[in-house]
Amino acid sequence: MTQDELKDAVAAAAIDEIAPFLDRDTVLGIGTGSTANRFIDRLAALRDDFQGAVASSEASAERLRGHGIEVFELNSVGSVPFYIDGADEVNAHLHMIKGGGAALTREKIVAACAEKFICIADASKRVERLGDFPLPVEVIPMARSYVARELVKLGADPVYREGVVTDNGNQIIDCFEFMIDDPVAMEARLDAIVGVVTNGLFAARGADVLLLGTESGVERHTPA
Ligand SMILES: O=C(CO)[C@H](O)[C@H](O)COP(=O)(O)O
Repeated sequence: MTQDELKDAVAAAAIDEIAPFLDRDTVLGIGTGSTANRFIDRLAALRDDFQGAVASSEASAERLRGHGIEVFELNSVGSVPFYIDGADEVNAHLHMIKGGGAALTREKIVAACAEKFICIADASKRVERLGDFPLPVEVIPMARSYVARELVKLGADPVYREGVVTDNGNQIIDCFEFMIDDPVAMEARLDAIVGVVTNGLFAARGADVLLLGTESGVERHTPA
């Protein structure tokens, strides 16, 4: 199977996972990226079965609206039963690296509000140790050089993602050569650097369910 077919398979599995729980009051949290896009496209068929969605990016909001799905401001929503999103890497504890699409801050906010985080990913995203994928860090623009120097002190090789401005008007630094032994501790440590808005480690609040697309079918995992 191709990677796109695996992404399609996990998008379909996520629909099966949430469909029994939808009602006219349900507002879903929706992530960003190519896997999340496949989920959005499948969600269109269920649009009359739930109220709408909160999106983690302008791109996802536009795609949802394109399918006739109402998009709500997070501040106007009481509860978010499910957040469905992809990942760049995920380990056995369902800690993740996210932010390859630069949407990490809004993704982390919507995930924090959700009762259940369902991660949808093809098998290439499953790793033993996080860090082969360069860890994204969203920074306030004037703090970029300072934050980069602090990241070097932590052992990373920080590279400015040129030309990328996040939906929040900030910039992204990607941390190369930065293998992570303790994702929960490192997430907190990076957040403590002045000028960091968010880092792409989703460990303190990891996923609750991983739907992993493999050659032999979609596997359903919970945190080890
Ligand atoms: O965190 C993300 C965007 O900020 C995405 O979930 C992550 O980059 C995975 O993307 P894809 O589904 O395209 O592989």
